[in-house]
Parts: sequence; C-alpha cells; structure tokens
Amino acid sequence: MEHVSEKRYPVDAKDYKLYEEVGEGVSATVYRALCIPLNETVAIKVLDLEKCNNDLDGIRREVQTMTLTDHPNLLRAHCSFTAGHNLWVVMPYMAGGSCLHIMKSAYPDGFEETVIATLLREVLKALVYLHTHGHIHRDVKAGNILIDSNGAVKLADFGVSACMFDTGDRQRSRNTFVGTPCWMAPEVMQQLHGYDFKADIWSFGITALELAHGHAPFSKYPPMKVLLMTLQNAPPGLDYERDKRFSKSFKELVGACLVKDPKKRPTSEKLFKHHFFKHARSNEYLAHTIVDGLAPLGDRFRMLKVKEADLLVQNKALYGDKEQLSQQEYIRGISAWNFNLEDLKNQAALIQDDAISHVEDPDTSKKQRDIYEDVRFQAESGSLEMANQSNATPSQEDGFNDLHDLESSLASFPIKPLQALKGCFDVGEDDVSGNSPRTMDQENGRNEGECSGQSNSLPRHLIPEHRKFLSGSLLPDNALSPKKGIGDGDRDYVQSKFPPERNYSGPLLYRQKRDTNNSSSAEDISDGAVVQRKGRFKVTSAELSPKGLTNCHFGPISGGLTSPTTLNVTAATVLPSLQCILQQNTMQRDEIIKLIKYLEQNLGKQAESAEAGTCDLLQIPPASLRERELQSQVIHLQQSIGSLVEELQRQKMKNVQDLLNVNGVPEIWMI
Ligand SMILES: Nc1ncnc2c1ncn2[C@@H]1O[C@H](COP(=O)(O)OP(=O)(O)OP(=O)(O)O)[C@@H](O)[C@H]1O
Repeated sequence: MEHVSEKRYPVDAKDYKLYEEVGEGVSATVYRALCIPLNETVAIKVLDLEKCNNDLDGIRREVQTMTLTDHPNLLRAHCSFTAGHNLWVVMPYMAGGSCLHIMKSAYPDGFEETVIATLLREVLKALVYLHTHGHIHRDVKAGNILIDSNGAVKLADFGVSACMFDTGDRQRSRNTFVGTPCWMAPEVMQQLHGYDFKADIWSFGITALELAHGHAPFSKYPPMKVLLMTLQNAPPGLDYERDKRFSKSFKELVGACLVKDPKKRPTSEKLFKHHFFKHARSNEYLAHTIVDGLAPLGDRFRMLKVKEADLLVQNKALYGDKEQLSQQEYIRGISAWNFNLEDLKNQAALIQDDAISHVEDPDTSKKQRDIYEDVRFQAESGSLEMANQSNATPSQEDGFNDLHDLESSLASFPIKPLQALKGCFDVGEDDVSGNSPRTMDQENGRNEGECSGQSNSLPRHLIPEHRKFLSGSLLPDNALSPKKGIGDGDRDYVQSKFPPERNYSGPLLYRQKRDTNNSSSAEDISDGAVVQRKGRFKVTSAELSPKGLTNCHFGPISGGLTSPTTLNVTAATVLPSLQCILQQNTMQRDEIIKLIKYLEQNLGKQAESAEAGTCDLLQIPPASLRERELQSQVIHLQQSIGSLVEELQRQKMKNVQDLLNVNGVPEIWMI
C-alpha cells in the first residue's frame, strides 16, 4: 500500500510553473508542470468551473475520491485549489501517458500478451481496492490507464465513479446510464435492475480486447449501434484469425469477463487469481518494453492532435456533413459526444460505404458495409428495420454472427433501453455553449500552447481574472450564433446548425423544423433532470422514482417563475426544489405528448369512419379542440421548462460565485 506522501504540496498557483499540454478531457486540460518549492515535476489537471457549472458535485466527488484513495494503482491527487475560475488538481506526472495514447502513437494493433497481462494485473489491483471499498469505477478503459516513466500503472478518472453505499439520488444514479458505450456493460445499458461492481468487470474485459487489438470492439460504430450490438449480439471475444497469437488463458479471461449475465462474471478478487496473470511481469518490464523510446508525452499529444485535426479536415472535405464529423469524433474516442438521439440515428443511417472503408481494418470493411446496408434506423420512430437480413454477412469478429431482426428483438426487449436513450442522450449545455467566451478563449489558449510547445508562462485562459465569470444561461446565445472552426469549435458549429430535436414520441404538430433560427434551447434540455453530468454523459433522472418528487414545493404550472432576485434563501435549499419542478414538468410534458398521440390516432380513426359515412361528424370538433388545447399546454410547458432551466443555471452560477467569492474556496478543494 502506498503511503500518503509526507510532502506538502502548495495550494497556490504561483508555486507552480505550467509547461506543455499533455492531455485533454471534456472540461479539463492536463499540463506537465513544475512544483517550484519541491522542485518536482507534476501533472496539473485544470478544470474550468464555468464549463462544469452543472456538475460541481461531480467534480467535488472526483477530487474527493482522488484525494482519499490510497493505492499505488490509483491516480491520487496531491492537492487541489482554485485559481481564477479554474480548479487545479495537482497529481503525479505519468510520463508515459495513457495506454490509449501509447497504442495510438506506437502500437496501433495492440500490445503483446505479456504487456497486456502486466497492465491488466495492475488495473485489477486497483479494481479490487475500489470494489472492496464500495466503489464502482464505471469508466475502465485504456484511455484511463496511465503509466509513468518507471512503468508504474495507475487507473485514473473517477469522474463517473459511484459508491455502492450511496443513498438517495446518488444511489438511484446507479440505475442510470453511465460510462462509455463500447466499454459499457449490458446491464448498465438496460437499466432494469441497476448494476454493481460487475459492470467494471465487463469494462475490464472490453479493455483487455482494446489492449489486444488497439481499439475496443464496435469502436467503429456510432454509439447507438454500439448499444444495440452489445445488447443484441453474442459478447465479443478473442476468436478470430488474428487472435491466434493469444494464449488460451487470455481467451478464457476475456470470456469470463464478457458474460452478459453479471452474476456469472467473477468478482475482481476472483479474477485476480486467474492463471492468465501468471504471464504478468514487473513495472520495469513495462518501462523497457512500451515506455522507453517513446517521444515526450507533450510531443506525442501534440502530434496526435494534429493528426486528428487533419482527419477532421479531410473528412469534412470528403463528407462535409456533421454526421461524419460526429462519427470521426466518436472514432477517436473523445468524450463529449453528441448523444442526441436524432443524431445517433442519423449517424447510423448516413454513414456511407466510403465512410466505413475509411475507418480501420480494411479486411472487415466489406462485412461492415453489408451490415450498414442492412441496418437502417428509422428516423422518426426510433425503431429499427432490417432491410435485407439475408445480405448481412455474418461477422463473428464484431459479434454479428447472431445478428437477426433487430426490431423484433428490441420490441421483445423491455422498453427501458430506448427510453433511456431518449432520456439520456441529450445535448447538454456543454455541447451547445458555442458562443461562450470561455470556449473562444480556451481555444486560443490551446492554440498558443500548441504553437509554443514548452512554455514558461501560463496559458492565457488560465490567468486569473482573464475573463468575467458568466452568470447567464449559455443556451440562447449559442442557438443564435453558430461558430466555425475545427475540433470543439466545429462541434459547436454543427450543433448550432442542426439544433437537436427533442425526442418526440410522435409526429406532433408543434414540432419545430430543423432550422437554426427556430432552435429552442429550452426544448433541447427539457427531458429528464440532470442527476449527474460528466462530460460524455448527462445522467438524467429518468429512473427517479415518483416518490422522489413528494418534496417538491410548487403549484400548477403557471408559465413563469419567481425572479431569481427574490430568492433570498440559500441556493442549497432552492436548487432541489427547482430540480423537482423541472422533473415534474418533464413528466407532465411526456404525459401530454402521450395524450396527444392518442388523440391523433383517434382523430385519424374518426376521419376514416367519416369517409366511410359511419362517423358522427359532431364528435370531431371537440376532439380537435381538446387537441389544440393540449398542444398549447405543451408549448406553454416547454416555455416554462426553458425559464426553469435558465433560472436553475443562474442559481447554480450564483451558488458557485458565492462559494468562490463569499465563503472562499470550498473546503474539499483546499486539500
Ligand atoms: N497525471 C497525469 N499525467 C499525465 N497525463 C495525464 C495525467 N492525468 C491525465 N492525463 C492525460 O490527460 C487526459 C485527460 O485527463 P482526464 O481523463 O483526467 O480528463 P477528463 O476531463 O476526466 O477526461 P475524460 O472525461 O475525457 O475522461 C488523459 O486521457 C491522459 O492522457
């Protein structure tokens, strides 16, 4: 067990010198840095609190977990503090970077078995520790396995971790949708009975395949398709020609982890005793084999970024549409995907043969083409159809051997997965904050960083007080002002250009067109109150029991809210109520949508009967009236939701400001 360092790391930005960027997440940038008083190289994760304004709890939890965990295979935070509008988390510098980065730079087809056994054993030690202490990591993947210059392996990123002992909302959030699709266990997708530690074992198995092949199974496919494949197909394994190089014990280990029924998966402790790990070697072995000889992490990171930017530009020139870009983003494994249901469906439907052959594994592209030809998403209904089942070339490689009628399979599947998709794949504020000065500055900052390489000065956006703290909703700004550029900017741009449609359950008359000018940001975020937000996902309250609403204090929807200035009570007491109102609104909205659908169907039937001369025509006008009435209520509710969301954001921002300016830095960040 690693002993908590006796060293005292300073909690003041001026005691650190930031060098080059070595990593980037959704809301964080990681720098190599020097801790001046200790003369020690560290890594500093700089989180933009503005960008995370909806998930302060999540950040606090992540930092808390990082600080409290004490295991040599878990990345620990030395300390954390706020600097300007950022939270700085000081950590040990992992000079090798993540396994994903190493594979991308030097091992595109994966590592050899001994390396894999060594890496996985270290990761498993971390999981045994976490599970024993009641934590589920929920995001085990090569991108979160970091290696230092001595070959020490640490599991990172506790942003979405959960505690099995949590109660209340946090406990309920274990019934929701967290993780990264390719690595996500079927039971996490299904949301039927919640999930436990065994979800990490599935992700561990997928990570084993990722390390063996250089990419996770299904990684070429859009997220929606990954979900369906995981639920539908036989679990992936090491059963192919190219996998002949791997031992029986490795195949067995993967097979043991990738069992759909979580109860049949071994615990981390049991897995640790698997004979596969007899192949494992020392950290030094890892250092000699995969870390030594690599270019410095900052250089590799920069090169990968350039490569990715080139790919994006190429794809833009080739395909010029947002679906392809979104797919590209997906392929390169970045977080903050566009998880809007419509977009997922579009991604799936619009990927052309060219696009498929453009991605990895030319040997499988024909099979994939066939499969893409066959699997089409119906844009309106959210269901799937198999256009020509018989053409689907069985591909064991990606678990397609078992691909049959997806629609019937989905129909036989409990309704929850699709509901979950509808509720959870929302475009959040961080996806649509294109007009935020934060984004502009951050991009500038990054570019500067990239051009200058090692820099002795703070990147511009990190200089305290460089920008004003935003206090308004970012949504309307963005909706009206699309942004151009590459990378994040591009994502913002396409989001604005094609505002995400809500997940309507039918052809509703009030539905807005896909038109930038009509984009309604309030609508965009109205489904499901956010329980937890972590870059790649919003965990919504789709699973929250109605019981949870009993504490709500609100009357009938009146289309307006108390002005935020009249809310003199503390933010902490107001926020839960606002969230409750939001949830309630969402539920009511869903009910109304159902009613409208029902009425539409009835109206259709009546019209048919009228044509046949059997209908009492007098019955039609009241139905139409009622329908119109409901429609206007829906519009009204949407407006209310919009105001509520804005107010909630304003209140949260105020809360942050209070925390930062009035009470000083929150205690947990002053570690
Ligand atoms: N201590 C460290 N030393 C070296 N590199 C690091 C360190 N911590 C993180 N990185 C690099 O920075 C990247 C982003 O860090 P991290 O995953 O913590 O950010 P994030 O915002 O949580 O990202 P995401 O949400 O995409 O997982 C990592 O993938 C890794 O490559």
